[in-house]
Amino acid sequence: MPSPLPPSLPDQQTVHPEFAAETQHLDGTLSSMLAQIEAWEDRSRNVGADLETSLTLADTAEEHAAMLSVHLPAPYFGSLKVRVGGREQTLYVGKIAHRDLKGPYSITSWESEVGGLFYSQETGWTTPRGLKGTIQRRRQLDVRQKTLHGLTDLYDASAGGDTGGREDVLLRRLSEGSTTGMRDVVETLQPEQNAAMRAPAGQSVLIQGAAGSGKTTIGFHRLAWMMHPDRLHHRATPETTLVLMPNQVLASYAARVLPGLNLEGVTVTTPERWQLGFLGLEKMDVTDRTLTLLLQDRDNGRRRAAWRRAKALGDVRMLAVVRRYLRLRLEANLGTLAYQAVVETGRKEAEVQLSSAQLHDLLGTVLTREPLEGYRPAFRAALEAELLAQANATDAQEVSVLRQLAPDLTRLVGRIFAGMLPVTEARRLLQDEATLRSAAGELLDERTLSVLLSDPLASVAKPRRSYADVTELPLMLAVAGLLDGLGRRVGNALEPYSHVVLDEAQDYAPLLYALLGRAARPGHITALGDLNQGLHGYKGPNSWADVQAALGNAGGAGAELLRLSHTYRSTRQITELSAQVAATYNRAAGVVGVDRDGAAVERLTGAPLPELIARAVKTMQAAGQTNIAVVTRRASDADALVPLLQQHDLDAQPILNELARYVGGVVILPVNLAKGLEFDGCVVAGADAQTYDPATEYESRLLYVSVSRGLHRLALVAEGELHPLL
Ligand SMILES: Nc1ncnc2c1ncn2[C@@H]1O[C@H](COP(=O)(O)OP(=O)(O)OP(=O)(O)O)[C@@H](O)[C@H]1O
Repeated sequence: MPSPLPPSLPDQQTVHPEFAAETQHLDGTLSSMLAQIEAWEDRSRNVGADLETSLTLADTAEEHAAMLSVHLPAPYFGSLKVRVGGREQTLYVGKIAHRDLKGPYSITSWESEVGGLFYSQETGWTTPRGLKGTIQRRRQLDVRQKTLHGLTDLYDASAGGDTGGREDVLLRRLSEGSTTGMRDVVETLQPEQNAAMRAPAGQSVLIQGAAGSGKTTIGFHRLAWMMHPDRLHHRATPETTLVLMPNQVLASYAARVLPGLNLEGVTVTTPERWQLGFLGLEKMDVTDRTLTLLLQDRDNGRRRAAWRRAKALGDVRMLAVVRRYLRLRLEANLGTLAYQAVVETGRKEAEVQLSSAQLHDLLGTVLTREPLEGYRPAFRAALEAELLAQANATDAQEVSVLRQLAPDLTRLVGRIFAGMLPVTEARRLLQDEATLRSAAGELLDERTLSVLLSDPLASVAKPRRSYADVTELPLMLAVAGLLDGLGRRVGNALEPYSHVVLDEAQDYAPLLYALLGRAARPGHITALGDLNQGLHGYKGPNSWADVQAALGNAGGAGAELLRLSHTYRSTRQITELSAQVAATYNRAAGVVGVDRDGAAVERLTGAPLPELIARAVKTMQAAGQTNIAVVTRRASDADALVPLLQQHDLDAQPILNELARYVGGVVILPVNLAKGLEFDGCVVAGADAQTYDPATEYESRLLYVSVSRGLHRLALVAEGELHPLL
């Protein structure tokens, strides 16, 4: 629910001299849009040459009409006064384009090249026809329910340039209450976010930004931008794009932004689910035994060993190791096999054959070529081409010859690739020392080899059912990808994703990056993350340079690293406290917060925890906050607190696992599930040294996530003394 404008802002309706003219323009635009919608809805106008064409035309027109109708309440949010080729004109910028054929009421969409000028700090540009344009004025228009509520000039060349209005508009937007889903920020995108979002299409980007800098938001906006026709051959489509987010709670929270950005149809899921789905292992349990050990084992030696092994498994060099391993396996399977057949071409019979040496040559050529479609289909294609050549088959005879060869070829390929399943191959590679050593050769140093051969997780229980651990999934994916290719399944075929967005990109193994690079069109990865917020460093890269190298390794053009330096989520009071926590482990934390004033951070101690939490929540509710989270260290803490809070007349909805959905109101959840979510108010339950061990960097990172979830209010609650960092 939007809160009232800060009192310091003038009542713009009476102040701005162009308010009446803008109101009139809005009315004109609405009439023009309505006329267009009616025309589209009128079936009698959408007549094609035959019935089928007419129906298709009418359906498409209805779709257009429906899409435009959605934007009637707020057709645009800004305008640009520009001068091009000596002519001055005003362009209105909105979430959807509208063409007014008869008058001046057209709207430019924000994703278009020209629409981008609304956000940037440029004062001029060159049109596609080579004309020089200059920006005279940028104006924000607050349109809601078909009514103009205010206007703010952001830039006015005739009044000396920047007016400071952009910050006013942003502050008003940021002081609004939170919602139960991620929101789009199309209207208030800031220049540095705009620049990151519009990094050239076809260029993979890594976007580093602090908590609340709008990374997740920008990821989805870049995706929407990628869908615009101005992106030409780089244009993406919703059905062919993939967004990976760290957990399912956040994935469904974020997915609520899709309709507003016209992105319905995009797949939003977690990396684990996507990998399991691709590998056809949906039924398997997924474990993260490294994390279990890191959280439970107090022995630093074992923790270090577990960390190192997980890192080694996700090292991009493992791609080369798997490659060599598969080569050895395939060559051994081929052994002394040879091939011989007689085929009919026209009325003649032709004998075709491949000696063992020839087969080895053919296989070797395929493996060296590194085909993106995978060894298996590429080898089969190479066999077919060779045999067709031997049979001297004409183009017309090809189909018939291939049909005759098919059963034999299937058998031959089957024998060479016999039983090579991703799970078994990945495990076979790791479990046998001689196998690993022969595959690794000089690719891995002795230390990495012994780390891989060790078993620091022996003490961590394994599930009874068959399972895959998150640290071995990329290795399994590598086997699958090298053998049969990677990408989006379309029937029996694989197509590259038109664009892939990775959120919380600091938690993806470099090996996984290299594989995702192969699953997407070249240059079509957008990764957003914060190395300082990494909770899963054992899975992630050491630096963005590692990721750039991994994406380059995939044969792609690497990736450009961009930075977001501002944070938007929280009030000054919350941002300052979060920065204080982050500074203990992150020396480069020079983050600039938007200076939004809010309530002081509340500190409650000296009574039983449930009582203090209930008190904190009620204070927030009394101050008008609706969406409030009680964040605990563990899921079990949250679970135990639910009935105790009820005794204090507080009904907090628990979110204890990834199956739960955030629907607003008062919730209680562990910090790992709160990551990426945000609330009007946040109560950190157990904000003390017993809960977040000050001696462990990992715990400080968790504490940082907890204290940085609130937009407007933060309460720190502990029975005894508060954590020293707070
Ligand atoms: N330009 C903007 N205008 C208005 N609100 C913005 C803008 N940029 C970001 N925000 C708001 O700031 C908050 C943080 O954004 P977002 O969740 O995308 O950040 P993040 O960098 O992914 O954070 P985290 O690292 O904590 O996951 C959101 O409420 C978002 O709507």
